[in-house]
Amino acid sequence: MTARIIDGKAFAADVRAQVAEGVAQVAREAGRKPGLAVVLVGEDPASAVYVRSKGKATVAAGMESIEHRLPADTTQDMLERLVDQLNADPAVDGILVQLPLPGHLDESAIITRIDPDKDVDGFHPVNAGRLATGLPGFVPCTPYGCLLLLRDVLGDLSGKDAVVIGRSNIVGKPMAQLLIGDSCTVTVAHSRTRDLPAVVKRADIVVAAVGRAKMVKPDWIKPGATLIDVGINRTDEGLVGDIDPACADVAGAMTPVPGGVGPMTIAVLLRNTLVSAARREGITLAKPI
Ligand SMILES: Nc1nc2c(c(=O)[nH]1)N[C@@H](CN(C=O)c1ccc(C(=O)N[C@@H](CCC(=O)O)C(=O)O)cc1)CN2
Repeated sequence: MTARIIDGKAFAADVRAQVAEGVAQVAREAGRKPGLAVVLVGEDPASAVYVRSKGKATVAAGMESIEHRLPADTTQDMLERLVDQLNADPAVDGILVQLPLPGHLDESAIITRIDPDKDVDGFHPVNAGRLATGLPGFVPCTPYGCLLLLRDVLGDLSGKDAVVIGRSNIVGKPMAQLLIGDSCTVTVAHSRTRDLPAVVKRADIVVAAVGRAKMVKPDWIKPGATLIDVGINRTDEGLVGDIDPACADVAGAMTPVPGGVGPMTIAVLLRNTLVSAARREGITLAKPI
């Protein structure tokens, strides 16, 4: 079997076009554009690229982009004061602090400082709790992007066996919650999991988010399974995912790296910002995304 390669770039472009339609509706009805504030601390090159892409995509969708670039020696107090200011700003519908933060800053305290109703990253513990209990809230962008791709490829996910490899707060745990929400039978595997190949072999759906280049091997894969690769590993061979591309010989469908899950992250961020603006203005979107 040769897997269908899932074109995340094209799917993300479609989501962004739908967001632009929603943004136009909000602008018409509220008389203002939705606003996304992005905060970058320090000079991490990859983070700078992601923040630039977010700014461009925000403007392309018709929204207001507010960027704050702070030096690497920014203190906890300075950053918290900026978050407070953005929380209070009526023109700001979404706040995102680009991660990772420099080591001297307390990431968890900063995330918790963001107003949960402007937390378009979905990282605030209140939004994690809302997701876990099935209440409306913001869902982290990368896992929600994975879910949209899975629904597009497989349709109804109910009853599927899903294995999520990785238990981070940002990807693994919310991914598991989303799959449970779509009635999958979910296993979360991690560094202490015994016989990982055998666990993966049972799965109809595999989501790999561990940050280890090409860790998932073809002989681990159930024939026809759908594979979602969240890994972005910079190696001598270039950018590679957590799933060995040779798995395409066994899988039914899989995401490439690059061009799979990555582009969905920014598309869902725009979607979350639109949803926030619509909620804050009491607008029902004509076409919910
Ligand atoms: N506050 C946040 N910080 C970080 C997040 C996040 O969702 N919120 N996620 C990642 C970085 N990230 C967005 O911020 C991101 C990562 C990757 C991509 C992407 O499109 N990747 C491309 C490859 C691009 C490359 O060459 O590096 C792909 O996979 O095709 C977009 C956004 C960590 N921080």
